[in-house]
Amino acid sequence: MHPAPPLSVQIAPRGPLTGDVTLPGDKSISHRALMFASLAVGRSTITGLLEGEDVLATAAAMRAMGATIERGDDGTWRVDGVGVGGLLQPAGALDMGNSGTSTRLLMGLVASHAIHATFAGDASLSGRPMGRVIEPLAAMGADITASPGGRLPLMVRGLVPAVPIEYTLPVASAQVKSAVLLAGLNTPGITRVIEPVPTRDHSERMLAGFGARIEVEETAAGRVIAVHGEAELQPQTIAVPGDPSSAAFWLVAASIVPGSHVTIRNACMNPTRTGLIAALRLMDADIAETNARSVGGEPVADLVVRHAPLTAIEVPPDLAPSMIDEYPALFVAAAMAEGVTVARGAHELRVKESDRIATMAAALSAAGVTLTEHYDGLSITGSGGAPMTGGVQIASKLDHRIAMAMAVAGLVATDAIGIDDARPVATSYPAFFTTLDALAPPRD
Ligand SMILES: O=C(O)C1=C[C@@H](OP(=O)(O)O)[C@@H](O)[C@H](O)C1
Ligand SMILES: C=C(OP(=O)(O)O)C(=O)O
Repeated sequence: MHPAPPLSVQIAPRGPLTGDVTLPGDKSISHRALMFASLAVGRSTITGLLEGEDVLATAAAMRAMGATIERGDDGTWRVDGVGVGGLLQPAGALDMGNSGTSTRLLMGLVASHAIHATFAGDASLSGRPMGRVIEPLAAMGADITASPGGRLPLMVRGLVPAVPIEYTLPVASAQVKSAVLLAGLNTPGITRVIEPVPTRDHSERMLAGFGARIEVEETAAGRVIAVHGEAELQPQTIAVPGDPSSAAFWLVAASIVPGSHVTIRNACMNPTRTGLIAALRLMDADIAETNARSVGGEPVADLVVRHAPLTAIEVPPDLAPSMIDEYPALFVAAAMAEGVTVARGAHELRVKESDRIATMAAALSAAGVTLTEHYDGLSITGSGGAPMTGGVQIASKLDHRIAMAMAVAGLVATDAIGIDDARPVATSYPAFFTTLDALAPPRD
């Protein structure tokens, strides 16, 4: 266990970053491992689970709905599932904390079970749109009463049997896709989701691994994913690979701090997650992949990153779904590159833990960066390696990725950058500050 990230932090310039990083488990895969193991009949074991607050919220919710979930002293998690259709009525409201993934995927599960559940969360999560899952789940028969604007707190009353649907995603969202597929697990017949733009496919991969009948077909309309309902999931032994969204901070930090040379172990290299690596390489970053292998049905590699002068690019908008959580880190890289980086086509950033376009625009502007805010992204004039302005305080807005991205910015500022609230870092990367200190000890 790591010390809880502090309320406010000051990150002063330091470096270079050197050494090895062991990544925390992938957050998306960790949520799904707990959920699917809870729906299997029998005992699954999970190693490498991310023990961050978001994933612990999923574990608590699955326990509240009948699964037995325990962590062994060796860090192995054991899950005794209740079977598809076997979720029990939770006694109280489900506290989703800061986690959009927990909320949207679990709404899908509840929607096709004979239970009802109230979902509540923190101020950030309570501001995020849930209409995108309410609409398809209501079409499957769930009765959902939400707060104004389709927000939390909300109540889902499931229907048994639910009605299978064929649903074309109106937004590129793996959470919406997964919510419908998970509802489909306990729905008679075949539930189909059509995604015009591919998003992370961990649900599809892992459901197939658990023995669900799931078919994926590439068509002119996009990827069609069909799940056969009334599924029986077999317990599994799962090794969760490292989180590429957490690797993002070290990829950027090592690229921009002169003299850095970092090896990042065990990064999930699923092609639906590697957009940041592609974008950084277009910017002339020095990132090598070694030891490519497969872990838990996912491609994995070690990444070796060395400092390199970065060049501005127009970020290809079609990379957006495969790097959606990495934009805050990318914006910091862009601020240190030579020239104007244009990152558009990422309007989804406005509905994450914070409005990540506005929050990063405010934070980088405070650090002296010249930029233009667009409705769907930022244009950032890079310094060509000259330091950002330190001695400033930025607001993280309950958003872990803002706090971590601006901590990286502090490494290359004239003086410390202060972050008003770093506690949200515990949602996805509890060891972030410990790892930063190990890679680049603070100067006295
Ligand atoms: O399915 C998932 O695990 C996730 C999907 C993405 O959200 P959207 O589906 O809202 O794009 C991503 O931003 C989130 O961190 C995790
Ligand atoms: C958007 C994120 O997570 P979630 O939607 O699960 O809150 C994230 O981790 O950047």
